[in-house]
Amino acid sequence: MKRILLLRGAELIVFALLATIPLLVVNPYALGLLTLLAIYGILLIGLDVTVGYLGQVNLAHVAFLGLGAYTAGLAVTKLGLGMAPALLAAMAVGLLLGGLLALPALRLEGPQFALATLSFAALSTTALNELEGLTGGAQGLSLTRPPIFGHSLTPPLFYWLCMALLAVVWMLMRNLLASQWGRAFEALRDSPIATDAMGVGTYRHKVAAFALGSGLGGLAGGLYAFNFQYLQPQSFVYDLMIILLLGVVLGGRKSLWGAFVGASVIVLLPNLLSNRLLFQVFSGLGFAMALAAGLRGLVKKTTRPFQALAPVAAMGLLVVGGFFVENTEDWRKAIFALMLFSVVVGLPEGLMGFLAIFLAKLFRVPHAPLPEPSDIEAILPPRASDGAPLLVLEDLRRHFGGVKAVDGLSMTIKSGSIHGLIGPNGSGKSTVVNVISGLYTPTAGRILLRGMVLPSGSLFQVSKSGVARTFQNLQLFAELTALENVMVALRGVYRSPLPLVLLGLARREERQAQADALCLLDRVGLKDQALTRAKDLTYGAQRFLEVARALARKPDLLILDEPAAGLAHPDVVQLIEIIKRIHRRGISILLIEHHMDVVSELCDTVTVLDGGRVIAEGTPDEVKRHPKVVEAYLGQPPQPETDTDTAGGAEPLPA
Ligand SMILES: Nc1ncnc2c1ncn2[C@@H]1O[C@H](COP(=O)(O)OP(=O)(O)OP(=O)(O)O)[C@@H](O)[C@H]1O
Repeated sequence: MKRILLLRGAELIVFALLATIPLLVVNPYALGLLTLLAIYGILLIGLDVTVGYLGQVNLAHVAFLGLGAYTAGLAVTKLGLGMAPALLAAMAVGLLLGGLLALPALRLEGPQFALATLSFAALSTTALNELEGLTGGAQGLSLTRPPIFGHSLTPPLFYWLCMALLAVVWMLMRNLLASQWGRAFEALRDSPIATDAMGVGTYRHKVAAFALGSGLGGLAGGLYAFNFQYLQPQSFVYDLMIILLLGVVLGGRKSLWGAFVGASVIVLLPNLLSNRLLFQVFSGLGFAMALAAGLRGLVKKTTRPFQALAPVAAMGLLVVGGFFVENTEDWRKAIFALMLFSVVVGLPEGLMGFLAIFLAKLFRVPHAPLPEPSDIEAILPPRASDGAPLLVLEDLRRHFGGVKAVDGLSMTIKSGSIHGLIGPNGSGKSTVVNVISGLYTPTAGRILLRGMVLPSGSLFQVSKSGVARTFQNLQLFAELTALENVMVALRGVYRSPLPLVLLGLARREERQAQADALCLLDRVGLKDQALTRAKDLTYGAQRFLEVARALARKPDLLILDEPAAGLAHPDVVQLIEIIKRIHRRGISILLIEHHMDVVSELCDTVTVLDGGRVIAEGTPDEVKRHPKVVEAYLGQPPQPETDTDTAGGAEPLPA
């Protein structure tokens, strides 16, 4: 509570101070800078959605600023619209074009995505230049700020309008990003596969995030047009894009305050470059900061030498350059590049990320208290297990070119059972799991869940049908806390429509989600680490967290893909206890496992695969003695005197 009050208090004070500025400051230049701060604030909050939350290098944002600016400009000059509809049109164009660009572009990853957005930015500048009849091309487009309710907007009034819009965007985005939407954006940055497997539509959320960010870019563009009242296509090119990226990264990603700080830096940059003394002071300060942070990191052994020294070298270059370069403005691109490099390497959390940690320590700000965990009876009411067929695989095949990873597999998992799936390395177990869970499309065959054909080739659809899974190679949402990892996957809790979420009226269901997630964390022994980021948990705890997250889907069938892989003995013992607990709730489990002691202790039935086919099925004791199983594991037919423990085969059949 204290933390929230502090944050809300800080926001209130800053916006109240900003609102009083026109009453105190009469200098039009300073007011102009502050107006730009509000506009860039909105712009960077939008950019942060894709760069910070989605983790994508988005180079198209500058284009949305330009398109929004021209939309508003043309709406006023050609259509005679007022300011409010012109701003709405600018935002709508950003939303629409952002959504359209996202549809193909977000199927791409990493550099391909960056190139797609770069192409879009180049295309829109060319279009603005070449559509001379409409935009005035390189000659530019002049406009006058239309009045609102008959009042012409003086600079202070326009400033207040921009600040008011920044405050509204701030509040709405704060609510949205703290909700399931924000968690979903972050989850799909860390693991798109797991996001889909947890029933959160990856594609839908990516498109929504991109459209939303672009819509804010469009709105900022509209304000930009009314601020400068003159537009030229060359204002919206790569130079500005680099500065915007610098603003987001320097301010701090995934932070509204970061966007605000970044916007302040962007606004001050021209002054910084045109005033040599200011530049020298600023680069000197940057150098001192980089040196102090680097030395501290090296002494405390929290940073690698390159991470500590590279920013010092880059900032040192800026300091030296400040003395020798004739005109710093001629060197602006190089200066931005050096600054961006220093921040990316030396201060990956940005100024606000760094400050937030520092302030939290200084003021000992406690985290908002968590609710009491929900009752497990309410989240996972015990289910009757009637032993009827739950999941049926019929002649399932999955071929990769000539490799028949799964080759005519038929098996039945009964409701309420723990069904083991074992086999030597490369026998097709993971492929079976990936086909059932929708990661792979089967080459042939059918999968039935409770008699209904299970959707194929879609992790998202399969998850919605009641099948949840963990991953052999962990797929956690590394940057999210343990609690948030489970909250992302929770089924049946988030019902509020988007407008309520934006207005902050969905807090009750957030608390409910926290309570439910805590209960599930408690089931796997992680309640006390609820607020630890997944990447900071021990390996064993990470494996248990994946189980809790899959449980949050409240599945009919839980697929555990080698959950004991890499675990120490005490963790294996704990894992067995966790699986038994889950089973007692009546949840059916498909367990893929190499540890035969785990399989023996837990499974009712075991299917053994080799070469993508079933070679044996029965109780753990039966399959262990089965000649074909012994042969598959040992690589030779069983000899009466042979000890089936470890002797030179493909893989031991563990005790
Ligand atoms: N994406 C893929 N492309 C090509 N071949 C694949 C692919 N995935 C699996 N295979 C091949 O299919 C066969 C079965 O692999 P799979 O990973 O399913 O076996 P596994 O029983 O899970 O093995 P392990 O116990 O080592 O995880 C192997 O020959 C493997 O090389």
